Amino acid sequence: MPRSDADHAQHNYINDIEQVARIISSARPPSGVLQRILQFVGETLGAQGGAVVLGGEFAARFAGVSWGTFQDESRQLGQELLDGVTVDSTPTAHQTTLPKTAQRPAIDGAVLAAPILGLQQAMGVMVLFEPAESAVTLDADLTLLHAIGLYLGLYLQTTVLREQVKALPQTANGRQNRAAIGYDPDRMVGDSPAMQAVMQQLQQAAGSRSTVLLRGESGTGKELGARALHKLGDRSEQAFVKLNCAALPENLLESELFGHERGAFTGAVRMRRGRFEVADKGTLFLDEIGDISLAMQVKLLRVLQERTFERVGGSRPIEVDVRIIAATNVDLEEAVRQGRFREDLYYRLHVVPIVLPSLRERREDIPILVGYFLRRFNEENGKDLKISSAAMDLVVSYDWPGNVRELENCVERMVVMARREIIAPEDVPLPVNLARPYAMPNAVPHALPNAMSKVPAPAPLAAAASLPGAVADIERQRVVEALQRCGGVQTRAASILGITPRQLGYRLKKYGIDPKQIL
Ligand SMILES: Nc1ncnc2c1ncn2[C@@H]1O[C@H](COP(=O)(O)OP(=O)(O)OP(=O)(O)O)[C@@H](O)[C@H]1O
Repeated sequence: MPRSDADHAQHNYINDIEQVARIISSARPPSGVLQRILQFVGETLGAQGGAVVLGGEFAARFAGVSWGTFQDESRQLGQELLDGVTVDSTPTAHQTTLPKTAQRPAIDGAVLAAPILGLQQAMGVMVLFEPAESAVTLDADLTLLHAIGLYLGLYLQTTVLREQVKALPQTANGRQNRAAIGYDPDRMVGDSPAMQAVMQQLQQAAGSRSTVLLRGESGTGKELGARALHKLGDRSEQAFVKLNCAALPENLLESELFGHERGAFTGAVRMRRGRFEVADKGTLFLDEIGDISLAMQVKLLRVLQERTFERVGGSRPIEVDVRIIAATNVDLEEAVRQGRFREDLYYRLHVVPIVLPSLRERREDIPILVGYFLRRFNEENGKDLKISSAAMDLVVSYDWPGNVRELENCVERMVVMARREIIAPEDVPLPVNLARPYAMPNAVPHALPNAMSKVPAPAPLAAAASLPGAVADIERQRVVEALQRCGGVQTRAASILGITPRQLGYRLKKYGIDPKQIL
């Protein structure tokens, strides 16, 4: 809403500061705090778009946020201003014209920008865009932005410190080096509402003895969730025993689970306890439970119902007190329908189901995960690499079919292979198959051939087998796709790609792409 002079005169800036302080102390995850503050300040000052854009290590730890009708444009403006932000920066206001796009005419307005400053370092920038009819900028507005930029800086810095302090008690377990950098192999990282909900469910379920079924795609953190359940519960001092049910043929699986008596089969030269016995009083984690045979399902069902079993080749019933956690990425309901999975076992396991979301469903967690893995692999490799915001945008925009495991591997490769201090988009080793023409999940293959035929064809895969070749193919494909999505409008395409129009122009030249032909 445009603000009148009277609005300005009556504006109570102290109330604004109080409101921002309240949002900060609301214990939301950082992305929620940034989003609420941005929206609050934007609405208070009559802006119609805004963004918080972070740089350097803070971009790796916290996702930037944007708000309002002109959020893409604000993010873009923030990206452009980011490089110029230093510890000495003060808030600024300047006029600008947003170039015409396919959806709207060119728009004049004011850009208000405040640095986000921490102790001795510039962390990012908060940008607001006010279209001309509402743009009345007063010194007091800039003072307010200044105060909020400082507040945000302190808030982000304390959040980082708090995370590091949280990791410190781990030193007692002999993980000094890893704890010092906030790395703990059992730590679940994620600020998104979806992950927060999962963590809350894990916390609740940890207190009971009920069987938990962890579901989710491969690499989403099911095993990590199982370990968290064990650690948070009252069995944490007892054994956590894991068995991957898909890794063994049926007869071996049976003796692994239940153990065997001496002479039970050829080669059974001595008695061996199974995982159920080893896990007595503790937790047994049965991974890939959806892949066991029907015969094994019957045996497992019996032990889940009666809590007793016999070793293979034995007849004495053995009683155990084991908490079962199972995990699968199989669609168990479909398997039950098709008769591949017993319904009674399904209900036995499905007491407390917890679904781990895919990384695609919680992209806001990607920057914090990247930051977390970057610190870990930096430490392990004796490096101090940082990731540029353009590289981070590329990582965030990828679909991660292998979820967190794939992301973890990608960051490790990035650190090991890095040739410079700051990781640039071309240093991000996204999988070669992404470079395959038309293979992108969001691409619209049927709409493509005409447009694609007018631009040079991507290099054949064989030529792209080298890392730089593969990255170039991905980059080219992404540029073409972004242009197609916004009818060839370069500023919009640049915004989708998270780069400046100048950077886009450079890439168009590099790959010989003519945006006019991509309509
Ligand atoms: N939220 C998270 N925070 C930090 N690391 C994570 C997170 N989720 C997964 N990881 C890491 O990703 C890797 C894969 O996780 P995990 O093995 O728990 O996945 P999974 O769902 O059990 O995979 P699969 O179904 O293939 O067995 C591990 O190295 C794990 O530490």
